[in-house]
Amino acid sequence: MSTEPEQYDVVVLGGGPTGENVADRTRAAGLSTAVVESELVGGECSYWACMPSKALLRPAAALAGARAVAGSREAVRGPLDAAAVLARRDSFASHWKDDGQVSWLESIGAVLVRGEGRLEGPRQVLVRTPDGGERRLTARHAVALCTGTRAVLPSGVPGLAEARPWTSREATSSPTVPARLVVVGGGVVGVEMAAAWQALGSRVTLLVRGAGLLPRMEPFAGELVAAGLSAAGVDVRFGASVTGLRRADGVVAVSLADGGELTAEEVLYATGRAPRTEALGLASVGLTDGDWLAVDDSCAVRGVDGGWLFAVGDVNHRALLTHQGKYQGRIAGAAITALAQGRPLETAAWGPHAATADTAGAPQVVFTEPEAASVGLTAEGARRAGRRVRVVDYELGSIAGASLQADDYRGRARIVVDEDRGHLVGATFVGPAVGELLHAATVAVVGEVPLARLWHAVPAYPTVSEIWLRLLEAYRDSAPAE
Ligand SMILES: Cc1cc2nc3c(=O)[nH]c(=O)nc-3n(C[C@H](O)[C@H](O)[C@H](O)COP(=O)(O)OP(=O)(O)OC[C@H]3O[C@@H](n4cnc5c(N)ncnc54)[C@H](O)[C@@H]3O)c2cc1C
Ligand SMILES: NC(=O)c1ccc[n+]([C@@H]2O[C@H](COP(=O)([O-])OP(=O)(O)OC[C@H]3O[C@@H](n4cnc5c(N)ncnc54)[C@H](O)[C@@H]3O)[C@@H](O)[C@H]2O)c1
Repeated sequence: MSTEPEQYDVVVLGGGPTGENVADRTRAAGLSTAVVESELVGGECSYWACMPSKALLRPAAALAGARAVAGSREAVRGPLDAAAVLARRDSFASHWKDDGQVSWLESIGAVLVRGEGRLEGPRQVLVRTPDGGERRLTARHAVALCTGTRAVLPSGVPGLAEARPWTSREATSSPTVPARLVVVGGGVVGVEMAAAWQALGSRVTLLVRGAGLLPRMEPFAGELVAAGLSAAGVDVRFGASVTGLRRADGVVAVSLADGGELTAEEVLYATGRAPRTEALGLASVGLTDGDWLAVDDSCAVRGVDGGWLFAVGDVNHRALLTHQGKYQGRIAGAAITALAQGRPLETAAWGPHAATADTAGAPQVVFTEPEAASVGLTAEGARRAGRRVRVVDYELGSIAGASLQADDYRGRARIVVDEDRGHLVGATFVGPAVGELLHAATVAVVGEVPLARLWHAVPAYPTVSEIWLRLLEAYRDSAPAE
């Protein structure tokens, strides 16, 4: 329980996927690095987000895949074995123990400091340890804030706190299947968790205040995912707002603005995220406690002099995705290393110290049935950014590989082509198992591969990837953008 400052080259606050990647890069460059973690090394993603949620969803996709093909359909004898799915989920969440990730941190030579860290002025970090003690850490070169986000509950909804709603944490870790589940919010967490729990046997109602799902994707993605959820038995309601909740006798009564009422064993609020910055000591370095941390492309925090403070991953609000946080971690780690070695940063677009892909080519897969996968800009986003684009759509079910994959394959693909630059700036695929199609599109967008060259990237027959050929043909035969 020492209060003597410990000196490190780099101090990382938050040992989620982002913080781990910063530490990996700074350790690889020989910089001494401490990682401060208040809960579990591995962060939200490993225990209450990506891994457990995908472990809940994968069996439903496997079952749907078997049911979609004559021959294997007849071999399906019943519903999912929920107990087996939950046990497999527990194993993917490492039973909420972080020994494996702690061993990895040790293997790269980083020092793990358990406790809650906060800034106490430039380069100074105070850690409150679980035993009630304090440790003071000083960073010679950089502090990286990688503290992620937490779920947000709306304010002013009567009875919400007393109803003890699920957030993403309970939705990904529940040991039992509620008989009925109301899900509030039509973003990614809402649709994925509605799909998972319906497949596990809950009767799910999804309440969406707007007119569509997945508002950050092309509109057809939300439409096809809504159709898939409805076909699976989810009661999807648009324009639906909750006016109050009441929990009694193990059941929550949910009152709706249209005068209706729903009852369910659990209610999940999937209504967005807030940064974990309210107790980070931001005011001690001239920033505002509780804010998202605005950064430049190398993830250096704006408004802080001296190039010592970085904010990486969800907490900077650039792209709330594990793979983008890890990418930023690699880039910020390289930037911290360059500065520590007295080298200038190379921050031009697509340079080694610029997280350009966050805005130009971040991929995302929504693991519902059908899946929705997108990269880069939507058609509307590209037009809003002032680009002259041509948009080409194609029905995935018309591809030979897709009809082999499922007897009644339904899905759609879209590419958004920048007419002045002659390459893709966005692509979206919706359909069963399209997530694995996405990386080709990411390479095309990030590599700015000219369409003329894409004609030479021949998709193997009969794979679903033949969609690429059909999209190119449809582009060739369509009218140029105005
Ligand atoms: C239900 C759900 C499913 C998701 N599924 C996917 C998916 O399939 N694919 C995908 O790419 N993304 C997914 N995401 C998003 C993904 O979880 C995040 O983008 C990712 O976890 C961000 O990583 P991070 O390291 O920035 O933050 P986090 O993972 O949140 O890690 C931050 C860490 O910092 C620690 N911490 C916080 N404050 C302090 C402090 N003061 N001192 C010390 N430690 C502190 C926390 O304990 C935590 O361990 C999902 C999110 C949710 C909610
Ligand atoms: N497969 C994946 O990649 C994956 C899975 C889950 C989460 N994530 C990431 O995690 C982040 C958080 O996801 P999320 O779904 O929690 O947030 P989100 O911001 O994507 O969606 C929240 C939704 O809730 C709605 N909402 C907000 N307040 C509301 C209210 N009071 N009543 C009703 N609806 C309300 C919003 O309109 C929005 O549609 C996302 O940015 C996403 O990228 C990714």
